Amino acid sequence: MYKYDDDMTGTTPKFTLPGWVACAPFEEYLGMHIEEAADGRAVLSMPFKVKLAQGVGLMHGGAITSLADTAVAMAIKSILPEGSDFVTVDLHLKFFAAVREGSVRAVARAIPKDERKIVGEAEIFNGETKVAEFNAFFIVKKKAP
Ligand SMILES: CC(C)(COP(=O)(O)OP(=O)(O)OC[C@H]1O[C@@H](n2cnc3c(N)ncnc32)[C@H](O)[C@@H]1OP(=O)(O)O)[C@@H](O)C(=O)NCCC(=O)NCCSC(=O)Cc1ccccc1
Repeated sequence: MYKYDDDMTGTTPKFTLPGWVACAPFEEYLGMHIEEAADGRAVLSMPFKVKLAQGVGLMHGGAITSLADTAVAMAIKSILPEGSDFVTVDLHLKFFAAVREGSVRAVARAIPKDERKIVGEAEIFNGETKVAEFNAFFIVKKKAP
């Protein structure tokens, strides 16, 4: 469990990930769970709790987007060397159905384009219902000289 309210001012993280393929503080706070991450594919789940609700009681679109982005990030981690530094630079998500209950599940895959560019795709399900489709572009940061 992270100390969520500790101040993050500065350039050095005030926390340590428990492993290379592990949830970061924000991801853990949202309640994400990594079910699998291997060979460029990852499956993550996130139960609907009150903290994920928007104003009329649906699961917040930002929470769903975060799950999809994180699922792709875990798929990428499964194919990059431990300690690689990469970031999302572009993302797009289509919502097909509202989430009112249950748990959402993102099924993601990473498609490397070259040594610094990776395309990510994810489908998000609530039970058997596909609620969203996500695609994104990731860049592996240059190593400091
Ligand atoms: C480092 C870099 C991505 C690139 O800078 P530099 O190294 O100086 O390199 P340069 O600018 O030369 O670009 C290289 C190549 O990339 C291309 N390209 C660049 N941008 C775009 C674009 N938008 N769209 C398309 N392409 C783009 C650019 O055209 C160039 O292509 P070229 O080689 O000419 O064919 C910088 O823009 C940055 O930090 N952005 C903020 C990212 C950030 O904070 N994200 C949020 C936090 S991450 C998160 O939350 C998720 C997560 C969770 C867990 C784990 C992981 C992830």
